[in-house]
Amino acid sequence: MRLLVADKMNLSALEELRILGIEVIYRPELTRDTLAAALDGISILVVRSTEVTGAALSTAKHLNLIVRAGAGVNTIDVAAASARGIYVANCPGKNAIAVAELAMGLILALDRKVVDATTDLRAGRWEKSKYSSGGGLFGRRLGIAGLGAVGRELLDRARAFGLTPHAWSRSLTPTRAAKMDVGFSKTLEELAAKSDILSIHLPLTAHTRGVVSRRVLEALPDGAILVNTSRFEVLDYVALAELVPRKNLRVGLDVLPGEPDEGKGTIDPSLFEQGLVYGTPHIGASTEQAQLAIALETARIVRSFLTEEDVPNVVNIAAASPARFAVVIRMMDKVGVLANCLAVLKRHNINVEEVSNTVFEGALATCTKLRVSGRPSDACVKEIQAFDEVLHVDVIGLPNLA
Ligand SMILES: NC(=O)c1ccc[n+]([C@@H]2O[C@H](COP(=O)([O-])OP(=O)(O)OC[C@H]3O[C@@H](n4cnc5c(N)ncnc54)[C@H](O)[C@@H]3O)[C@@H](O)[C@H]2O)c1
Ligand SMILES: O=C(O)CC[C@@H](O)C(=O)O
Repeated sequence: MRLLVADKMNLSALEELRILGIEVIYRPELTRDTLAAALDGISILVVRSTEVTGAALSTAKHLNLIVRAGAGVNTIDVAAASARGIYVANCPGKNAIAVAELAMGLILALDRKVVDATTDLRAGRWEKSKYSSGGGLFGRRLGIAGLGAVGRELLDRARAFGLTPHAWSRSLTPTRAAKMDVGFSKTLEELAAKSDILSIHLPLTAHTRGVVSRRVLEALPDGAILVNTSRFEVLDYVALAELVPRKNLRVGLDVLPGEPDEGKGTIDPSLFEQGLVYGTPHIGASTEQAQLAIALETARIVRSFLTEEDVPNVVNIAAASPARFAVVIRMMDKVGVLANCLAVLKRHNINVEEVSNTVFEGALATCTKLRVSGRPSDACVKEIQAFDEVLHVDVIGLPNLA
């Protein structure tokens, strides 16, 4: 079985997969446009930022599993993968500390204008009075948009700096916020209005695209610090470019429109000329520690896929299958018995949605649970029961969880 790593990655943790008969192919130079041609004969694909399009997936006949060696899965056409029965898994939380550290670094750098001061020093200019006006962080209000893995790591670090945290997040309630000792905001606009510093940690989804809108940016106090280390698409960069000088915003960005698909390239620098705007080239996850944690998690996912029933961190399994009934069949552990039962269900036009099979000690008998779409008729059940090797058949109605 062949595993393709289509991004720069720490490979040490993947070495052990060779014991399981996996051939690891390392092609960090692959891009969105060259990936499709490289997928021939590949069963497992590991990517960081390389985009996986529906078009690439349509030619990937052997592909069973895509591992996003990171948090966000927005770079993968998950719907296209689901339509072809391909697992998509990610590594949630494994790079969260690294991103929170960068967010904190950008906040500190913006408050003290560290980048500008360094630029002056590099040019031999000593400008002590120019850089002696940092506001200080202690007691300032920090707004966290998206209180997931990164947001929570930032929260821990923010407390150490004496910041007062507030948050807005999908499943955050006033009770939960109170338990976490975090101020609660009902809307993102409300959070922005009470943020001396606003840090964005939302995933890119249909609901969050453009959510940090002009209105939200307008709601920020003048002179506020805004940090985005999540995805550029969640933030209105056009409005931001206008509002930075007007509201004296101080901005730290790790994610930008037009990020090159490869490790090296060019970008429109105009936003960085609007005022105090600092940036990094999407390196939030790029610490040695985080990349090792990501590689270990990737190896764990692949190992589970190969040797266990459940695959960890899969993001595209149906929350509830269309199954409405379970057919529980105890049978002898012999060749063809299950196939015979399935043939009967097929003849009665019953679609099998999920299957599990348990073998008992001694390997004489098994219990097979088939989750099916329609109720099998009495005639169908009788036919299954009639096989000599079938010990018992039950039909159970399932709760409608859809
Ligand atoms: N710069 C980088 O290198 C880097 C690294 C890791 C993650 N990221 C980005 O940061 C994002 C956040 O990472 P994470 O690990 O904290 O993810 P996460 O899934 O743990 O947290 C996301 C949080 O956002 C909340 N959320 C989701 N949809 C929402 C909505 N519609 N409205 C309000 N809240 C919503 C979730 O409830 C969750 O609390 C990732 O999805 C990824 O895009 C960037
Ligand atoms: O791997 C990277 O360089 C970026 C990963 C990051 O965007 C993520 O979503 O985890």
